[in-house]
Amino acid sequence: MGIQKKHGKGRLDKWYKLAKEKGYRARAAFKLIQLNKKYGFLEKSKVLLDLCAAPGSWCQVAAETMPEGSLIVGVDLSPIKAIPKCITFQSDITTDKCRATIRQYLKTWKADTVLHDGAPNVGTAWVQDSFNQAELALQAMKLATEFLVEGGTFVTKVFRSKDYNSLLWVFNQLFAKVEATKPPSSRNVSAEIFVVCRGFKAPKRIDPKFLDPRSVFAELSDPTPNNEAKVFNPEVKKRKRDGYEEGNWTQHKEVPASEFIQTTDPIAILGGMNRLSFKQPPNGDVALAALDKLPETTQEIRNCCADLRVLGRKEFRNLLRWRLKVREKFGFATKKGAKAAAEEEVAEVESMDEELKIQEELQALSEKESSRKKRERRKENEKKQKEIIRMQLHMTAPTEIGLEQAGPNGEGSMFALKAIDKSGAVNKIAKGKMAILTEADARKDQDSGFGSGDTDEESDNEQDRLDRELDSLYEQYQERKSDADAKFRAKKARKEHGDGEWEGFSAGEQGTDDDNEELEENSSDESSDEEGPSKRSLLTDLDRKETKSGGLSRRAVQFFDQDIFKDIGGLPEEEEPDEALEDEEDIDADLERLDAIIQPVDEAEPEDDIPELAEDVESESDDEKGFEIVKRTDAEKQWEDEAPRKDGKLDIDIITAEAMTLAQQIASGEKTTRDLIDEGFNKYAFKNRDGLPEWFLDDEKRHDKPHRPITAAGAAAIKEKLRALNARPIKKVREAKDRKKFKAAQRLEKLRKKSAMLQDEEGMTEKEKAQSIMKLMSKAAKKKPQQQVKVVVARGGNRGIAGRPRGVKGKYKIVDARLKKDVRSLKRAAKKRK
Ligand SMILES: C[S@@+](CC[C@H](N)C(=O)[O-])C[C@H]1O[C@@H](n2cnc3c(N)ncnc32)[C@H](O)[C@@H]1O
Repeated sequence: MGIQKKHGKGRLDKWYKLAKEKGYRARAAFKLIQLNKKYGFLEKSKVLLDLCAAPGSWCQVAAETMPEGSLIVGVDLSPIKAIPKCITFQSDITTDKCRATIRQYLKTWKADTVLHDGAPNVGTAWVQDSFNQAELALQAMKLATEFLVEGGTFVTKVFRSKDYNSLLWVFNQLFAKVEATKPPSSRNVSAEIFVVCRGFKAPKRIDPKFLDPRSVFAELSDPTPNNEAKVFNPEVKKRKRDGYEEGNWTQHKEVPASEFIQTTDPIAILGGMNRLSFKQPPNGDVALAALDKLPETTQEIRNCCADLRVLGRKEFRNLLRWRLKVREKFGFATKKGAKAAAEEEVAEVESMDEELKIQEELQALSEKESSRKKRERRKENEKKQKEIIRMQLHMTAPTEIGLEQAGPNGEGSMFALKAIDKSGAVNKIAKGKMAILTEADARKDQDSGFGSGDTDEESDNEQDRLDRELDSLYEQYQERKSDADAKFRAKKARKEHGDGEWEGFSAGEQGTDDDNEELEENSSDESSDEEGPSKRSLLTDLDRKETKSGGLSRRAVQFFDQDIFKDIGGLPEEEEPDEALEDEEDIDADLERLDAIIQPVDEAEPEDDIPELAEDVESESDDEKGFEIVKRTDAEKQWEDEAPRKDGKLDIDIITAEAMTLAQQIASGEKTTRDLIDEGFNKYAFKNRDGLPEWFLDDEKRHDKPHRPITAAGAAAIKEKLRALNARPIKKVREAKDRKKFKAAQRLEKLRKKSAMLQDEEGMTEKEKAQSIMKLMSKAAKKKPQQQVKVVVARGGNRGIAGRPRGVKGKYKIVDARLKKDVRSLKRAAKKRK
């Protein structure tokens, strides 16, 4: 019963909604659409009669399907609101008046199709209902025989009942082809069935008994009825239309259950009786006794037999199944007995088929719906991923990047928790399950639709998926042994600068005022190969206060101070300054500065005003190359230990990406330096390793990693961006090259003009002309001697004053004493080595 209700409701919802959507007046429209799809009678019809047409959905379907200019006449007991292209009127189809009105509308025409969807008022008992409906169908057929054209189609609704076979028999007499079907839109719980009668035979004379309900629906006392006899045998007992049966004043009828098994018309018994009895008659019934003892005769079956008037669909089917099983056991024919029985079985099978079809359809619908949902989720995930990449590329709001990732131990940032919470996974975290989304995982999510599990099964899948994700992420994290803790570095920066300001390459504005120190700051790179990046940054800080130079801005120096430039030995071949910029002094100057940046230094001065660092740093001059060796602080060692690595080397890309993300977070105002400092105070910041066993430290190193402020997707995006940036020459080099080309073109043009003039010269021989042109060309090809650039040491009065230093002519470059010394010593060293 519950299943029926569910299906009924589901179907109501679907077809009802669809009808509303399509503008049909009733869901019944789909029954006609589906019938017509199967038999295609509407397209072939020019005149149609719709009996019992209110509210008019069949007329609507007919009007939109039949050829243009067709005549459609609809009639019903209830008024029908006007329908375009249709004539409708109110009348009882069983009356002569109705027939006359139809005649009036059809004039001399005949109908190609007569439809009948009539249902008498409900409310009475099911058996009574079905009888009235069968009667109505017969009345409709009577009208059809009068108005149908030869070969025409009659479609009628009937209820499966004991009268069903009788009706079918009559239809078969009048039509060439009769088929009963149940369209998918017809509710499963409904006993209605549609009979499509095609090829009206249009006999000259029809026996009135065919159309007389009293003859057609004669009640049988014989348990094995012969329907044919019903119509033609006047002896057959007729259903008493009025009054009680003679002798049966209680109207309670019962037969032994064994009779129900033996009969070939079980529907007649179920429809006509009140009860199937298991009570032994006085002279005994062996079959009944055997039936009573059968295991198939369950209590449920007995309950059904006790009151046939209240059978639901399920009980009805159960009884029929029980009957078939018992018949099989008793050795009765279960198939194709009498004609009526055969038809009954067919009808039953058909109904099962229909049911299966409907269930399949429902299944398909729900699958469609779930795949639609999946698609939507996938799209959303894809959109989200794109958004992340876009944000990374444009550096608009990196906070969102963090949304996707929680820390490896679940102690991720608020953002990560928010993301998890959005997906409803906080509970899972509480249970030790953690949802972490990365780019790859998000793709994996796409199918399962993260966080939207509707059913238990879905949530189980979700759980599994999360477990899998966790595993794979765990592996990923294991692989990335040396992931950096950006927070730690932020803290380190704070410690180094002592002013509480974190300085990234994009936050150079916050540095001190001295712009002239950078050349020396950055000259420790060679040794940094051995000592790691920490040393470089340490020297930067120390020297920043001391050295002075013109040239690159502090911001530029900080930029070049990044690890990413560590391995750069110079510009690529085609960008070789000597070649490309030989006569471009400004570029030369820049390149010199660049060279200077990557030169090692031979001296370093301790910084007094950074006591913290001064304590940590010990300058040593015992290196054979004369490079300064600076001892690393514990914090630096720790940073290095935890810094992301690839093939044993620091993973510059990741470090840069992280730095960019942090810098952008500050630049966009999303975070303040104070936030970064605060975040720096975490369990990773102060790791006291003293006294801890080596194995423990190793284990911690592998498993206890800080989470980075950037996702793999974000890092990849930045990496890609950097790669693209690095691949192209710097702006100044490009400009210089263009200038060079431009000047070469100018010279060529000049040369061309001069040669043209020489050609036109009248007083010269051809040979002279050729010689002059050759001269011009070789002159043009000659290199200009490089102009000497005077190096002026910025000192005293010169220092900080804009404009040309006193007493200096021609090209000049201001350097500081330090740089001059450094460059000289380097040259000396290089000479010695040679
Ligand atoms: C299920 S509705 C028909 C729906 C219709 N096919 C449609 O698509 O809108 C059944 C109709 O049969 C009509 N009906 C029942 N007995 C009738 C009769 N004797 N004469 C005319 N109409 C009758 C009812 O008034 C009811 O409107």
